[in-house]
Amino acid sequence: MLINRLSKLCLGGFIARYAIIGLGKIGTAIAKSLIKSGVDPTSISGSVRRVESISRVGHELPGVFVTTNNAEVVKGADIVILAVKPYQVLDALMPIRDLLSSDQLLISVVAGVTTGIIEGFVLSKVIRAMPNIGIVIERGVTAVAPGSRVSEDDVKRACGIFSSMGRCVVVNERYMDAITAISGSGPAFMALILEALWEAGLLLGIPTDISWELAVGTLETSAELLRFRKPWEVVEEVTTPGGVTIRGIKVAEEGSLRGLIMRMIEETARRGGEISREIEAGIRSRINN
Ligand SMILES: NC(=O)C1=CN([C@@H]2O[C@H](COP(=O)(O)OP(=O)(O)OC[C@H]3O[C@@H](n4cnc5c(N)ncnc54)[C@H](O)[C@@H]3O)[C@@H](O)[C@H]2O)C=CC1
Ligand SMILES: O=C(O)[C@@H]1CCC=N1
Repeated sequence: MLINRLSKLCLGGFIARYAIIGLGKIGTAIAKSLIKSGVDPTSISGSVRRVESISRVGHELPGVFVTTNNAEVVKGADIVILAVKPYQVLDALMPIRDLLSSDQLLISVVAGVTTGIIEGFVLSKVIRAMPNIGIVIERGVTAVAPGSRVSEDDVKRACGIFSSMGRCVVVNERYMDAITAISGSGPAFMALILEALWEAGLLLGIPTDISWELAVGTLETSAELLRFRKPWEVVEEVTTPGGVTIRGIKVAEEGSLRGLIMRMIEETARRGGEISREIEAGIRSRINN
């Protein structure tokens, strides 16, 4: 098992060196997952924006080289993972654009930033990935979309990395904003729904911890069941004619619950498109100045 995992994370027989630009929430989660999957921490370097963050992040990732110097981080790396906020991409990449070579595979997990934007100012091969925070428990769901310079092997390599943290699917980049909304942002939406379920228990007088246990347990049960059954089959199995569940379903339909969820996803995805346009405008104004 361990050998299997290690081989997934090796590049053609040699151990890959990883650079993570932006050891924030998702960058740190990726570093931790790589280490859990068998990557030697000393083959990972990562950066943070502020000097004050180095010791905190270094403490969380023993053995990983942490710095604020992106040039040092990417030097000698086979795989560079870009994990800064969208509006930080230009500041992070511009100063090191000449250091990123065509041999390096740059995997960006940045929402809304296209491979085309990144390819526009670095020579590296670029893959856009959208993991979710589930990677911290090796149950992440990640979609990867190849840029124009990558080979099939590069895509396999990227998916191999994220498969060691959960599941990975390869997609066309045109779906990435929608995927970001569904699986990237999804854990936050599910958390909101779960919180509401728990609070409904409180409203009806169920003790706090019992309400929480039942709500979380129900989310887990439903997710497991829905892996093998269609949603309408589960609805039918649970809903007794003239019983209690149908009363709740009526309220959900009256409040357009499904329409609301679709609008949530649509709006979230639309923001991805806005971010692409904002970043492109930022690049144009930098080039013009
Ligand atoms: N948090 C999540 O669940 C997910 C986030 N993402 C994407 O990952 C990216 C990062 O998100 P978070 O980790 O949530 O944000 P975060 O704010 O926790 O992390 C960003 C990190 O980048 C560092 N940073 C900023 N500018 C830098 C620079 N010039 N050089 C080096 N480091 C720099 C900051 O110090 C910080 O540690 C975003 O683009 C987001 O769209 C993607 C999937 C899921
Ligand atoms: O909210 C965001 O922009 C990022 C992308 C997916 C999850 N968090």
